[in-house]
Amino acid sequence: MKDIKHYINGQYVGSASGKLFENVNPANGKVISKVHEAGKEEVDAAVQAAKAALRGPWGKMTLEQRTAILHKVADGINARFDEFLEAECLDTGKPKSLASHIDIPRGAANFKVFADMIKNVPTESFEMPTSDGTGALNYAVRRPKGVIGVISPWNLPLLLMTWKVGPALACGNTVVVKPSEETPTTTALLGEVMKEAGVPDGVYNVVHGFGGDSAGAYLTEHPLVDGFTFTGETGTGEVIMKAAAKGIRDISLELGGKNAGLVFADCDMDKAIEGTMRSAFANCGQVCLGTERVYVERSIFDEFVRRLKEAAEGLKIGPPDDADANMGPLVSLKHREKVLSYYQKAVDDGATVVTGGGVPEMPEELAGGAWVEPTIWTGLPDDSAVVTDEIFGPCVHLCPFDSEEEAIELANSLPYGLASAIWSENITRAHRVAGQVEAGIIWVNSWFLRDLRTPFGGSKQSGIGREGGVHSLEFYTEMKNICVKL
Ligand SMILES: NC(=O)C1=CN([C@@H]2O[C@H](COP(=O)(O)OP(=O)(O)OC[C@H]3O[C@@H](n4cnc5c(N)ncnc54)[C@H](O)[C@@H]3O)[C@@H](O)[C@H]2O)C=CC1
Ligand SMILES: O=C(O)/C=C/C=C(\O)C(=O)O
Repeated sequence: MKDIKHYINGQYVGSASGKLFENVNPANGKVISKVHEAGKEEVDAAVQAAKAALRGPWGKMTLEQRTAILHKVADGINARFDEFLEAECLDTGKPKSLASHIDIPRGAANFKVFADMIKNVPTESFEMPTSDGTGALNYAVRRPKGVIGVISPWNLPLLLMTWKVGPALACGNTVVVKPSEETPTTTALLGEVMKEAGVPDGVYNVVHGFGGDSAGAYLTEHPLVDGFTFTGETGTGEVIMKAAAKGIRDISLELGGKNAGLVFADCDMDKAIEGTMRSAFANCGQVCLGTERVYVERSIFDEFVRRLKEAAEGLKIGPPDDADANMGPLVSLKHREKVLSYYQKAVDDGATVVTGGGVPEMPEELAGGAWVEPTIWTGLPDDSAVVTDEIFGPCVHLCPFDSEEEAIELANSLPYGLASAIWSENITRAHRVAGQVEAGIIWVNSWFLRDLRTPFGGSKQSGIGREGGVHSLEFYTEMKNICVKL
């Protein structure tokens, strides 16, 4: 069986402790590989390598040389597209039809987009008068922040890791990545692509392991890391923020959500159903931008419930290789326990289960997988944990509303503020509502339509900072103002 090693200073290395953990295929419960768990020693070696690489060839390259290499990284991912696809789908169980359209292409695009952006985004300059009349010129330059600790989740492993590593490297930083323990493979494989593309040793490092008392914590506690970027649960974000406070290190946090969909009676119903289907069930509901609570104007509520039920029941659950499947398993049996506990809680809290609510029957060879049914509820009180907590499963609660004001109030009623989807053909209303919903990302008549130049991140407890476009450059660089007396 394959073992997955750390990638430190351009070499694949095992753990000195010899500690390994199992990487399980969530579609059938079988062990795919054994993964080395990093101790403090490996994390320190990775951080030291990253620090040294800042002063090596990487730090001396011109912008043109560096960005040309990042284009080669993108080309390298595309050249090994099928290998990445296979690895991502084995780790996550997601349909190949999904990963081949989203995860892997975005993995490559994240390098190209930021390589091009860093070359094209200007910095500011100001001329100023001085008392002797000669004046002075201020101009700003960008410099890399240093060593960036990247802690990434399991739901879109390659996409979300490269969303951080792409801009970090484009800006001239070096990175130590700690991928989720659930999905280590594509992050490991990227080391080979980095090498082939000519990325100098020590620029891209990977350490595997868990969060607390393991590689994640060792990385955030390491004093030589200059900044952290993290996507995951709000509670974990708090822990990372505390660790980063020591030494005043910068953070970019993209955290949990409990995003609201708002469906107005003047929507295009076909589009609203199609979009809500995706926002509730895509990637088996494991997308932080997903809408687990959808408020529908009362006059169309019954029709919406009926049509969403029909659509959900038309989903084909199956393993990655099933070309007809549009829903895979959850990432693990442990995560399924969490999701099923909410399915039970919904019933306990008096929900009407419109569809789903359990575990589907699967063929014998898949019976050990983390399968769940896509689930729709109605009738829950606003304070049910099912309506207030991020479940991160293929489920949605539908609730009627009577006025625009009420819809906005419901959308804003939780401490999260990541994303929202508004469905209305009245574009004036859509603008008005979008302006008032407290979230970092609002879609009108769409969902997960991504332009990588736009600010991306959450408000309230859904995060700190924005990445995407120039905002990534802001986080991954230090701006330095140079004032020249003329
Ligand atoms: N994209 C998102 O917004 C994601 C949200 N989640 C939410 O989080 C819940 C729990 O899932 P987890 O995998 O446990 O999420 P998590 O937020 O704990 O894990 C994400 C990453 O953080 C690392 N990590 C955990 N504790 C850490 C620590 N103390 N120091 C440094 N790194 C640490 C993990 O090893 C993993 O790489 C899910 O049920 C879901 O609600 C999970 C994954 C992705
Ligand atoms: O498109 C992106 O950059 C990110 C999409 C999804 C997430 O951030 C997430 O599910 O965590």
